[in-house]
Amino acid sequence: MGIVHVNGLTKMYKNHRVEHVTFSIEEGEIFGFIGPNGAGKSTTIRTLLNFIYPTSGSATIFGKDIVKDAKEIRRHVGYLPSEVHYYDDMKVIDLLMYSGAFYKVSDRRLKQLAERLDLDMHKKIEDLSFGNRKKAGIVQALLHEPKLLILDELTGGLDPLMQHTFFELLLEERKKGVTIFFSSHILSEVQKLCDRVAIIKEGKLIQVETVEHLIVRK
Ligand SMILES: Nc1ncnc2c1ncn2[C@@H]1O[C@H](COP(=O)(O)OP(=O)(O)OP(=O)(O)O)[C@@H](O)[C@H]1O
Repeated sequence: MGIVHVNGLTKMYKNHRVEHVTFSIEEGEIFGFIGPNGAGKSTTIRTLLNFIYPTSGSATIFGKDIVKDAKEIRRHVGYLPSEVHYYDDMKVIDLLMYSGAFYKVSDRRLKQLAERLDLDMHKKIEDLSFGNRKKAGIVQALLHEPKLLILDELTGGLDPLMQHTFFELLLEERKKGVTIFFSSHILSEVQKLCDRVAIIKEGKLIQVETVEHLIVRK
């Protein structure tokens, strides 16, 4: 069953555009979105999450309209932005408990994720490195056991060991039936994780392919 259906989605900026993007993601699939800097990956993701409005075209997530039903969709989506920004003087534990409270998340789930990612929850955000902030973002995205994970530049800032742990965590989530959509510019991480990949360049989708059949067009 299709979890995400994107149909001719277009977002116009003054000098740039993401044009007529069309693809579908099946339930339980790990779907990669790859392309160079400025290709339109974040724009597509942010449109799907209704942070910005599409200029034209449409999309559904869980069969619901991304604009009309955004609130309902968001309840079952975990989102990791490419860069996380939090209140600097907040402790990690307070931030995560605050986020978890919206979804009635158990303390156990929170602790398990933090331990797994080796995240010190007693530090203040301002004392965290870029990679450790990213880990807080990962915990936040996974906390409420979403049905769909949307991860923008999933490994940016993580050391190789932590990348490995994160991939393991994602594969475990997939085993539970979670669908994963992530963007990257690193072909090897896409090949390691994905079932299928969409390639975007200059705002246009140029290929949607299984990893085995992936041919990177220049
Ligand atoms: N708010 C905005 N106003 C005008 N142009 C924008 C805006 N946001 C993004 N753009 C432009 O749209 C294009 C696509 O940007 P986007 O952030 O989606 O790319 P990306 O594929 O995620 O890139 P990266 O890998 O560098 O994160 C870029 O040329 C960018 O400059």
